[in-house]
Order: sequence, then C-alpha cells, then structure tokens
Amino acid sequence: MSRKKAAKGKAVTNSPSAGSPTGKGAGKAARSSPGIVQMNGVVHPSRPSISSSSEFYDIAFKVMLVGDSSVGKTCLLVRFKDGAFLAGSFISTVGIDFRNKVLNIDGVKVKLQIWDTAGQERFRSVTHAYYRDAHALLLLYDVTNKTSFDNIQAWLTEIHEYAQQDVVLMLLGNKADATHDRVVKREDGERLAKEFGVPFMETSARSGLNVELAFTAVAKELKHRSIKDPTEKFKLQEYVNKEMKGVGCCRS
Ligand SMILES: Nc1nc2c(ncn2[C@@H]2O[C@H](COP(=O)(O)OP(=O)(O)OP(=O)(O)O)[C@@H](O)[C@H]2O)c(=O)[nH]1
Ligand SMILES: [Mg+2]
Repeated sequence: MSRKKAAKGKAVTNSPSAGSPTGKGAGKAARSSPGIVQMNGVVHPSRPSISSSSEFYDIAFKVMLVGDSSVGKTCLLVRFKDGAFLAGSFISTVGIDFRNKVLNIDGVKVKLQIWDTAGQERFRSVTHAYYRDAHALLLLYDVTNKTSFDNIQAWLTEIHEYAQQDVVLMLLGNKADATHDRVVKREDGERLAKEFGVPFMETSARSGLNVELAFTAVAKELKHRSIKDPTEKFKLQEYVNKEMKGVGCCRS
C-alpha cells in the first residue's frame, strides 16, 4: 500500500449568508477558524489533497460533525485534534471548517478529514451540500439541552435525504460531564439510537470522555469497509460497547 501525504486544513473561502439564527446559539458571535474549505472541497479515499504537511497516510475519509448549535461539535473536534477544551464564551461556527488527523488503525494510517459544520439553521443549506461526500457522520446532541435531543429525529431525516445510503453514522450525547445540568438520561439516548439502529455513546469534550473512541471507532469501521479483509471481523457497536467509559470514570 502506498503512502500519501495528509493535507492541512486551509482557509480557502467562506461567505456565510446573513439571516437570523434560530438555534440555541442565536445572537452569539461567530467564529471562523483556519480550516475553511470551498463548497466543492472533497477528499476521496486514497486521493490526497495538495499538501505542505509531512504526515503520510494510506487511506482517507471525510467525517462530518452535525447537530444543533452549541451541542459541542467544535469543542469535540478540538479535544480530539489538540487534546484541549475550548473554555470561555461560546463562539458559534460560521459555515463549515475542517481539521485533519491521521490515526494508526491496526498498522494502517487512516486520515480523517473532519468537517465541523455550523449548527445554526441559517447555515443549513451550506451543510446540505457537503453530506453527499461524507463517509461518516457524528450526530451530536447535548445531554443538558432537551431540544437538541428532540431534534435528533429531524437530523436523521435530513441525513437520510442528503447523505449517502451507506454512510457510517454514530449518535453522541455530549457534555456527559455536566451531571448537575443533565436533562437527557443516558438510557433515553440508548433507546433512541436502538430505535434508529445507530451506534451510540455519551461523550464529553470537556473531560475527554470517549472522544478518542468515537473517532477511532468510525475510522476502524471505514478502514474495515475499505480494505474488505474477510479475515477481519469488525462490528462498530460491539467495539464501542467494549471500549466505552461511563460518566464519572477515570479515562478519556
Ligand atoms: N460542560 C461541557 N460544556 C461543553 C462541552 N462541549 C462543549 N461545551 C460548551 O458548549 C458550548 C458550545 O460548544 P461548541 O463546540 O462551540 O458548540 P457547536 O456545536 O460547535 O456550536 P455551533 O458551532 O453553533 O454549531 C461552549 O460554551 C462549550 O464550552 C462538554 O463536553 N461539556
Ligand atoms: Mg461550532
């Protein structure tokens, strides 16, 4: 297998349209971070983008983070990429950004190009344009925000409409660290995920709980599908169940 080079997220273009936000983040400042891409910027497996980075990879996939505004998509990505929590006031994402990370999955270098979408309603049409090229979707709700949980069904409808039929999908209940503010029980998340046949776990961008696992599980599934090794058996939910940690536990 030949090795490719991983591209860095580059600021190319982005022009968020004006309009009144309807999400929880309405009225908040908007942030546009370095990895902003063109509408047609797509990464295909085994086809690297032009790169100045020296990190090599074997296969590449596009993963999208979706869900209501303020559920913690940007924080989850920053935690995964940089191992840090974005403390301070909430700055809502404008349009769509991406960050790259190369993971070593059983000896195979898997590059994830992770696209962080804006949850605000006014950017929804921008997000729709990207679904088609996504290999995996991480759909987030916030365990301290019932509306974000109630909106999951609508997000799933949207995903079925715009994403590929065989897209790898995982439901994440984020902010699991916020025990005092929790309004959505873990069992409710589990029930919903079961109903829709989607793997599920709770995460915390603040503590790091299950963050690495969420991305690793998706990378393993994508690598498994891509390589189609008949000797290798991989079941996403089984892997997640085995590896995931509960709230209050020790490891991220
Ligand atoms: N307690 C706690 N707070 C979190 C966690 N993740 C994010 N937050 C907070 O939730 C707020 C929103 O986080 P973001 O990551 O910016 O939310 P987002 O989903 O990217 O929002 P949009 O960009 O508007 O779609 C911020 O104030 C974060 O500090 C978490 O795991 N635990
Ligand atoms: Mg964001």
